[in-house]
Amino acid sequence: MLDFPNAKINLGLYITSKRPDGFHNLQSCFYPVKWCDALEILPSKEERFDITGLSVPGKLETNLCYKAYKLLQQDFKLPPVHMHLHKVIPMGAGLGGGSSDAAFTLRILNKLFELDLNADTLEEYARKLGSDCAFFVRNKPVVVSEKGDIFQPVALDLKGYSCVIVHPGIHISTAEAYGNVVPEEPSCGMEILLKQEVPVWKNILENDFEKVLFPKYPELPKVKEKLYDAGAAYASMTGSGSAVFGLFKGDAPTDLVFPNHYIVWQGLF
Ligand SMILES: C[C@@](CO)(OP(=O)(O)O)[C@H](O)COP(=O)(O)OP(=O)(O)OC[C@H]1O[C@@H](n2ccc(N)nc2=O)[C@H](O)[C@@H]1O
Ligand SMILES: Nc1ncnc2c1ncn2[C@@H]1O[C@H](COP(=O)(O)OP(=O)(O)O)[C@@H](O)[C@H]1O
Repeated sequence: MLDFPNAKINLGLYITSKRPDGFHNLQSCFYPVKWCDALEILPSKEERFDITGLSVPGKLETNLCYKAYKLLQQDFKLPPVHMHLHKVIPMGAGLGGGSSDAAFTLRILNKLFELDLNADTLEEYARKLGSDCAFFVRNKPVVVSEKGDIFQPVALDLKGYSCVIVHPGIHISTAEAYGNVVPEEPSCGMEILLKQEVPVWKNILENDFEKVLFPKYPELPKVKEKLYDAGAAYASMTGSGSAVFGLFKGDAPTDLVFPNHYIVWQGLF
């Protein structure tokens, strides 16, 4: 069975407090984008795992697809599988690609082996694999809170906008990014901010990680500025970076030029 795990962007990201477990509470909106990996899982005589495309760091045992398979295997009698992941979404970019691969592995195994798990149960399994993973089970725009794993559906539709995502190839550790932010309660709830027209977001919707990462990596604010110069209605870093996205009304500009080593994706919502 073949499917296409997609990326997400964060529309606003507020780190509100530090939790007793060392993690942080946050508020953000996760919005799916159509930048995708490809993941095929087939029943097989023996376990086999192939990765093509971008090289994913770490041993097989650390790969989130493998971990998701092993997690379900604890509770269900799953036969060996042949997994083939074609990696396209840049890693350590704030795009949630690894989390999406994990959630799609659960979704595919559920269908392939007729496990009959509903979305709530799949989300429970996904939460065990990473804070972002559960989002990709339903894969619909949500306002997230707490550790980033409590979701409230949000009536937000970016149809008619296109998205340009620029990954400057800087790898930022999520733990390090969190470690440098001073948490603060935002003065306004996410739902109210998101109700405003997209061009208004420029003045009201922030990603707290920008405050600590932009001074350290000056290429990042330059990308954001370039997207605004090209006519973006809204631009921001996504998650803990380092990818930066711009939302454009209608088609994205065709004349955007970035250094050769940057990875650039664009598509409609
Ligand atoms: C920042 C966000 C926001 O969308 O996304 P990404 O930039 O990764 O896409 C997420 O909170 C990232 O979630 P995720 O990538 O799943 O992080 P995890 O693997 O669970 O945690 C990595 C490390 O980040 C820190 N961490 C993570 C989540 C959280 N709510 N508080 C934290 O302090 C912890 O130090 C943890 O050890
Ligand atoms: N299938 C996978 N795809 C991508 N990264 C994976 C995968 N499995 C494990 N990882 C690890 O997870 C890390 C974070 O990946 P990812 O979720 O794509 O980025 P981000 O947290 O920035 O959104 C990678 O650097 C990699 O070490």
